[in-house]
Amino acid sequence: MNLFSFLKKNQSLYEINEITKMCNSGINHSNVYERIEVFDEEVTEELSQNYKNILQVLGEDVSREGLNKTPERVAKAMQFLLQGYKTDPVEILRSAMFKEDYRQMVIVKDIEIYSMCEHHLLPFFGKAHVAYIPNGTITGLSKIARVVDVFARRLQVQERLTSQIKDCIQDTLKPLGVAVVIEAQHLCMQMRGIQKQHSITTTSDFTGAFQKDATRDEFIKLISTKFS
Ligand SMILES: Nc1nc2c(ncn2[C@@H]2O[C@H](COP(=O)(O)OP(=O)(O)OP(=O)(O)O)[C@@H](O)[C@H]2O)c(=O)[nH]1
Ligand SMILES: [Zn+2]
Repeated sequence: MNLFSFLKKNQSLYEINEITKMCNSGINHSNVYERIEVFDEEVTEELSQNYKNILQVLGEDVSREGLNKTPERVAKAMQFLLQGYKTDPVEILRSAMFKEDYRQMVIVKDIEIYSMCEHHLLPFFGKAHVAYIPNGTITGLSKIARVVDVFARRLQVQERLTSQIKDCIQDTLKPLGVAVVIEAQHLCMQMRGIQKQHSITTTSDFTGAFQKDATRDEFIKLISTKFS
């Protein structure tokens, strides 16, 4: 099987990772988790031209050594940072759903997030804590973190990011409840504008059982507990 025969336009990094795993299985296990970055040539070219113009308008000499490859680097960086549009998060969850009669809280906490503020195109970053109470079906733990990544790697506001993760898990797994808390620092509030260096924004969204005080309190207590 030739890996590169699969590398079609618009294929997400997630899909390419999966293909890489398939291609390498039984051939060379040391490369199974190799990450391959593939960028759309036309998009890269067009973005590069635009970033070149931006640098020129900002008064930079784009032909100087340090900058001559910068438009292309930024074009690729932006495609990486916004790759979340190309992956279906429902498909990710569905790829690892298992029948299991466990009806207690499952929490994946401290999932690091890097997202982009849709107002200033500056990063916001921090941690997501996600919990659900299965109703006969569980999902692979890594899939929860993958879903977080897919929504984070888009232009976002923190509130929408929080709710999209919650809705996706609720609608796909149909658990007894979902809880999502995100704590993040916004560079648009630190590097510019109001320039507050230490403010953290917390957003939360809950469904089902987590709307009851006792369940929500247990979740908050568990995500606040530090492992030593
Ligand atoms: N609710 C919310 N607001 C955000 C988020 N990220 C950035 N913002 C805010 O978006 C707002 C945009 O406000 P504007 O007044 O249009 O933009 P601005 O003139 O650059 O505002 P300042 O940042 O106050 O200088 C700012 O208050 C930002 O702090 C987010 O994830 N959620
Ligand atoms: Zn912003």
